[in-house]
Amino acid sequence: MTILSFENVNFSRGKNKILSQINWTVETGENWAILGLNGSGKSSLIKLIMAENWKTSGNLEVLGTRFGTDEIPALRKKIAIVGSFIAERFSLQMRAENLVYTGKFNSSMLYQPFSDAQLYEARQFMIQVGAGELIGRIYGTLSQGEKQLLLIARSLMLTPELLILDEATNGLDLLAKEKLLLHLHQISKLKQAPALLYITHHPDEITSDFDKLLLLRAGKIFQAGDKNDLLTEKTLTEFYDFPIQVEKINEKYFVIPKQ
Ligand SMILES: Nc1ncnc2c1ncn2[C@@H]1O[C@H](COP(=O)(O)OP(=O)(O)OP(=O)(O)O)[C@@H](O)[C@H]1O
Repeated sequence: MTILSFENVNFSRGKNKILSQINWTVETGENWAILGLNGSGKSSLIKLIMAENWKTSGNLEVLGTRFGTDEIPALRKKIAIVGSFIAERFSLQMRAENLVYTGKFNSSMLYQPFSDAQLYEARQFMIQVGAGELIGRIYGTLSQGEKQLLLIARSLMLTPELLILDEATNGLDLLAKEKLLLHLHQISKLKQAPALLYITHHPDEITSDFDKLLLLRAGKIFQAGDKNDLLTEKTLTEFYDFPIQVEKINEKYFVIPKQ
């Protein structure tokens, strides 16, 4: 099945052309990482997928839903996202496990009454991602890294078909970051594993679970394809328009700007 299909997609705001001529396909079984400098259009791309933004022209299909024809709320229920874009939507007064439980409905609030027993699953996921100590805590009092952990637990509540991680390791310490990457590895091995989209500024986080890479520059696809073909000094030097050194250590790529 095709997870994402972008055909000549453009997205503008006023006179500002934010994404131009995006042609990109994600098939089942592929996990993609996305690299791009600040302002290159990564979040805008994600918002198109989530139907938060509306393409200006072109054809976009997400999980079989063609935009403009099919039901958007049903589509959103199949997509989980971890990132600041969603983190800002929750009430700061919300209890940690209640926030995780909202993942079941993929909304930022709980509209229906629920019992304490129903929060059991939410608490289990918190424990699973190493956030057990946060049970009972109030969202607004948590550190940035703790908030990210809650969002990761939340994304597991609903079995998504597409899991988007938008700079998900922001604010996580060294060990918490490794733990998150390990979780992703476990998720990628599930029988009903969602397709993963991993947006990052740090190539060393693009683990062996990600075989594909999209390089986005100034709203355009610079290159898209097999990660191992693109994470080279030649391609990255052209991409960043700056001399780049690439070191591969234990299957991790370290990208270092040359002085
Ligand atoms: N609603 C909007 N109106 C006008 N310009 C916008 C709007 N949303 C985004 N932009 C512009 O589009 C460009 C791409 O923004 P976007 O947030 O998608 O980049 P990004 O790659 O996610 O950046 P970062 O790495 O800094 O998060 C930026 O120049 C931004 O200022």
